[in-house]
Amino acid sequence: MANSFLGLVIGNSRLHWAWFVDNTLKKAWDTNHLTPAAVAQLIKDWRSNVMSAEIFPSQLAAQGSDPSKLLPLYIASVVPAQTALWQNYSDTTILTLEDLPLSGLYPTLGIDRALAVFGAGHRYSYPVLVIDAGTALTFTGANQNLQLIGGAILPGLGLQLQSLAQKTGALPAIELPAQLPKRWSLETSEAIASGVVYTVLASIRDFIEDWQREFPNSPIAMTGGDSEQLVTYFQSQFPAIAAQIIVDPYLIFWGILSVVGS
Ligand SMILES: Nc1ncnc2c1ncn2[C@@H]1O[C@H](COP(=O)(O)OP(=O)(O)O)[C@@H](O)[C@H]1O
Ligand SMILES: CC(C)(COP(=O)(O)O)[C@@H](O)C(=O)NCCC(=O)O
Ligand SMILES: [K+]
Repeated sequence: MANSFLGLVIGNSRLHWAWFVDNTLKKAWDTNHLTPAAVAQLIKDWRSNVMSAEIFPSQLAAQGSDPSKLLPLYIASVVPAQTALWQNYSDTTILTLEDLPLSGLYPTLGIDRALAVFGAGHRYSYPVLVIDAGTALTFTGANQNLQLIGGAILPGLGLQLQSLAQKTGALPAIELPAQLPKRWSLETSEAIASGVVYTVLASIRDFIEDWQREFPNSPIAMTGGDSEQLVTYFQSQFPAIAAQIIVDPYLIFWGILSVVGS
């Protein structure tokens, strides 16, 4: 059993880090993706027992790692080009679908989805539905036999907004509004917000209702960078659904802990 280790989840927008000590999650934080040069420097520093304060929280940077051994690093990545940068770090383990005790997985399933559904089932209960509102918005469900039932993938909220701005001549890039926008808008920015937000809320509700027809008592867990914002919208639009959603930013880390910890 590794008594202290790092988890690194490489998503399509950013890196999600966690520091585990004695089978608990001590700290979690996010950074941007790193350049090849930055990763090489990080590994070099790490070997001389220096943990860059730019990447690591002060607690960990100040402590450094045990000089006698490097902190093991467990990586779960859905971005192969970023994974490749870490291959020079000797104490790296890349987590794969084979590390998970789930059945019914298909070979190209994202490891982030598999770990999140495993983490959620382990922490809450099976059957379980996970909604990950990240770069992509994904639904991933597993039954009481730890069998993958399946799921769905669509562009995440940020990606929907970006693609409209990038692929049209007249639509501006907008941020998600803090509160539910007006549905019938007389203004472009708000019309975009309305279209994206109300459509995503209706879709999520539909997926949840469909899941609950088969698995009525299943917990519904939501994670990912847009999860809190989405639940805020749900509270205004569909409060009964909002009340059933568990927001947990750490689902993937619970998955890593169940796989790696003892
Ligand atoms: N500081 C941030 N940097 C980037 N995205 C953020 C940030 N805070 C919230 N987000 C939202 O999180 C979404 C990305 O979710 P995240 O779970 O970080 O992605 P991934 O795991 O795919 O890298 C974006 O669509 C964006 O709207
Ligand atoms: C669907 C995803 C792009 C989600 O990535 P994320 O938004 O978390 O960065 C990722 O899980 C992935 O590349 N999956 C492979 C295809 C699949 O899960 O079927
Ligand atoms: K994600």
